[in-house]
Amino acid sequence: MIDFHGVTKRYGPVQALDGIDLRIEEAEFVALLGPSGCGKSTLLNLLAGFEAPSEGGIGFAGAAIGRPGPDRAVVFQDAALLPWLSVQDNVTFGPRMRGDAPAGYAARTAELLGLVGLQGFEDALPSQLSGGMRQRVGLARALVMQPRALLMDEPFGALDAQTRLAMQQLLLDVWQTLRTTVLFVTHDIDEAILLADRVCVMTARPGRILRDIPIDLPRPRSLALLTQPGFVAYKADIMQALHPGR
Ligand SMILES: Nc1ncnc2c1ncn2[C@@H]1O[C@H](COP(=O)(O)OP(=O)(O)OP(=O)(O)O)[C@@H](O)[C@H]1O
Repeated sequence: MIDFHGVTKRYGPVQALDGIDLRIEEAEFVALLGPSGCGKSTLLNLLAGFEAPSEGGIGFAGAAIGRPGPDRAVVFQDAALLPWLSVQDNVTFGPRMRGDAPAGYAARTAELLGLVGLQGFEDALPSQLSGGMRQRVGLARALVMQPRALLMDEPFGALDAQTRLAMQQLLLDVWQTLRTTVLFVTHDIDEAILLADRVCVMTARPGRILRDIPIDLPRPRSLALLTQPGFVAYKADIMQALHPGR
């Protein structure tokens, strides 16, 4: 589904990525973990089509990545909702701009708003919502486009610890239902292990894939996993990879 081959990215003298080879299968959930500035967002932005690699290429569903497209929806740390539009209108903004007939997205919108726990908040404005609720609108807005892949760049990074846990559980539940292919950027080890089928650990800049670790923990998953021995063993392994000798 996703195929990075020999991808290098330079910004002038700054080399962000170095020789990235990464394949992601359809319906796989892959977390990208690494130190600040190692090129995680750059890698995601290349897949989104916001930028082009300096060397190498990226395949998506059998074709080379060109410009951004609705097949790859992006969720950022800031939900960036349109403040004058209701929850419902924010979520349906994409289909409406594309010229879809309401009959084509009405049922899907209602289902997604239910899935992210926003039933009853359809008419609320973003200013009336908590940070977690705004991110849930952002998630529904991305999913309503029925993307083939969901690209998430530290989507819960600005939330308080309790809300973050609640959002992780919500994403686990949503993913269990929809099984969309996900590339999830984070620097939170727990979050990566809890959510992903594979955790790709990157080196410091220029970013390379240091380890590609399959997370063989059963699904459906819940926050209870965070304290289980199997989970803690993965955490120890990843901490060692990120901070050798410490
Ligand atoms: N548009 C740009 N122009 C110049 N340099 C850039 C640009 N985008 C990223 N960089 C540089 O490339 C490197 C990788 O940045 P990137 O944001 O991808 O890292 P990251 O791993 O996502 O970091 P963080 O975890 O702090 O968000 C950094 O040194 C950054 O300063």
